[in-house]
Amino acid sequence: MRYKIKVPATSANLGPGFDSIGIAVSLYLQVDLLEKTDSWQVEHQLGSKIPCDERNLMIKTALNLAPNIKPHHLRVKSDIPLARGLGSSSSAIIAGIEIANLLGNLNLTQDQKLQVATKIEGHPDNVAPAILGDLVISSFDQQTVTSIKAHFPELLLMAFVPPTELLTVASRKVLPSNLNFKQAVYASSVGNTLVAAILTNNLMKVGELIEHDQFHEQARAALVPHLKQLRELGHQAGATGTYLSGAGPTIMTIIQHAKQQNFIDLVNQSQLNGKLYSLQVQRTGTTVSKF
Ligand SMILES: Nc1ncnc2c1ncn2[C@@H]1O[C@H](COP(=O)(O)OP(=O)(O)O)[C@@H](O)[C@H]1O
Ligand SMILES: N[C@@H](CCOP(=O)(O)O)C(=O)O
Repeated sequence: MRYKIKVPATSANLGPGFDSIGIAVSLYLQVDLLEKTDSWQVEHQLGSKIPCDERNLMIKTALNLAPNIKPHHLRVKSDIPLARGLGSSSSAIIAGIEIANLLGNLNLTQDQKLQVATKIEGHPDNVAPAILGDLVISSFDQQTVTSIKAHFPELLLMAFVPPTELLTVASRKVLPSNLNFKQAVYASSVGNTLVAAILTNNLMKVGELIEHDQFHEQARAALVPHLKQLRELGHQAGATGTYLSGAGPTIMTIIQHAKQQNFIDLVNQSQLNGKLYSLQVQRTGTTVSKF
């Protein structure tokens, strides 16, 4: 039996929802689980840095969960840019969990997949929407994750992806180790109010609050100097709001369809070096099908 595993990319944080809020977006990792082989073979075009054998993150994850599964041939296609803040590592971890689930007959529930994926990734804001789809808000106490799926408004997502990688581990190293009580209360209140604005479709407030993160964007500013300029271009184009996608360097601008061309023109006229993707929210999460 052959299986196709399809996992969406994700954009985490949405400004103040650091390590908590994320959305699934319309780029995909697709893995075909093919015939049994003598050793693991991962056929991909993701570059020489991504292993083609059991050192691949997908296989490591699968073997960690189901050590006795037999090697197979995998064919991988992915349009998720690596190490750019669009959840490529989460997509690989989830594909690995699905491989273990299929070959090891684990019968994992969605919640079990979510718990395992969060522990491996370390935070739930990418893995939860990648598994469940759409907008997901989560909390994680380092033991158990609680996730709620909700509806993200019908907006376009313009992802500006710079040509250089920024590994999530490197981008987390610049974060402060402490936040004082007053700052923490304010920072979480911005995130809470953002969620209320999203759920009530109050786009004016969504835009204001998504740009008022107090947790991570300032600390990461030197790593992502293009954030400020893209935010200004977003304002000029009449976009809803702009935030640092995940740990960066991708910058996400959420925008109504009617204003999209204004934004594209402004970015094209700027000196910014990167590729602009026009994405949509992916309403369903990971799928596994036979073929
Ligand atoms: N399809 C894949 N197969 C194997 N490893 C992958 C895959 N996608 C991503 N990775 C691993 O995840 C790393 C990027 O993870 P990370 O720094 O968290 O960035 P991102 O924001 O893309 O998740 C890559 O350098 C690679 O090691
Ligand atoms: N909350 C995390 C999200 C990392 O997302 P990624 O797509 O960059 O892996 C963080 O901001 O570090």
